[in-house]
Amino acid sequence: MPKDEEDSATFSKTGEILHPSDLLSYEELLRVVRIAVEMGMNKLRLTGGEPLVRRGILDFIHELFRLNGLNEVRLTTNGVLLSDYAERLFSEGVQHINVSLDTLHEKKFQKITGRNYFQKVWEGLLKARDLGFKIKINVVAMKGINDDEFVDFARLALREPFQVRFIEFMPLGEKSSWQKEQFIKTEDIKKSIEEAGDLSPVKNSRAKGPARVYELTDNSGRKGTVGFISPISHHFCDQCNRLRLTSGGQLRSCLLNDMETDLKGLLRNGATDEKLRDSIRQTILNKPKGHSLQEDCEGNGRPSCSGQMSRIGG
Ligand SMILES: Nc1nc2c(ncn2[C@@H]2O[C@H](COP(=O)(O)OP(=O)(O)OP(=O)(O)O)[C@@H](O)[C@H]2O)c(=O)[nH]1
Ligand SMILES: C[S@@+](CC[C@H](N)C(=O)[O-])C[C@H]1O[C@@H](n2cnc3c(N)ncnc32)[C@H](O)[C@@H]1O
Ligand code: SF4
Repeated sequence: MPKDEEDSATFSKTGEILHPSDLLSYEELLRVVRIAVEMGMNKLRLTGGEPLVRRGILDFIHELFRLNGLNEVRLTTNGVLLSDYAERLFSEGVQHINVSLDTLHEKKFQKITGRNYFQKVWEGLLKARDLGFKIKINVVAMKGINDDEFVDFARLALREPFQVRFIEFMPLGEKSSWQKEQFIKTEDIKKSIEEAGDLSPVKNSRAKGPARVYELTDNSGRKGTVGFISPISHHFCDQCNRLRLTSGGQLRSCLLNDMETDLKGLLRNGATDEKLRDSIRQTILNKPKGHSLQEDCEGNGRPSCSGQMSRIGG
């Protein structure tokens, strides 16, 4: 993602950089996760900002896996530190990794992210592949930026055991670089990758996450899988069961709705487990039915939610 949307996670709701003492400690995070697991949550994703830059992340993951009932800890990363962390992540029990990669060109990577780390990300992907991780590559589709690479990304899914997912670019956050002209809907992305092979839908893929997954087969019979995440053209809010906790301790029931519950305040004011449980339950009950992104995009293109992706985690 452009640099302004994918950086350190330590922002407040109003965009100020948070002081380290304003971040939830690992102890506080573990307490919230333990309570959520007791309430029935069984899968957790670490995202950010960049989860691998936080000191002590591996020990934290180790502790997460000790929680009874938490079956899976997954990770979404920019991949820059993946080659350094992959072995330990795998041995701790992480099996699924999503790597954000919007281009396969080194120079364009630098232009988009502001950093010259393409080779490092690639090295991390190969290392993770060799270790046996299940890897998904998140490609945010942006007209004029990476639409010329959709076929190459689809071919990557044929060549490597990576599920490549094309994500519709969402207008999120007041500082977002999103422009209406850059938006491409899933149908158009699908059409443009037909050149790489035939697509056939994988049954019930939406039951496992937001992506509609397809098997891609090229004319020599090679197969791979690609996914499409279409929050704008085919939103999936009716099946959404996610909660998001920011590093500053705010619990959000919806990626695209600015309503938040201040768990940090509760944690630091002596709240009991019961009180925290009630707040989590209430946040879930307040979950909105949907979002207005399509209207926003068809209208003036202004985001309806001011939250930054880098703070909420995608
Ligand atoms: N609007 C919206 N977009 C989402 C939602 N979940 C995921 N996305 C988009 O899809 C991207 C990929 O999501 P990830 O969290 O990496 O992975 P995932 O596919 O949701 O998770 P798994 O199925 O567990 O691998 C996010 O960065 C968002 O852009 C959601 O609930 N609402
Ligand atoms: C915000 S990043 C944070 C995690 C980590 N630093 C990384 O780069 O993967 C998480 C995901 O959000 C997605 N994302 C970011 N901005 C987006 C946008 N405007 N629309 C759709 N997806 C977006 C990216 O694909 C990325 O996989
Ligand atoms: S309810 Fe919110 S978080 Fe869930 S799918 Fe809809 S927009 Fe995404």
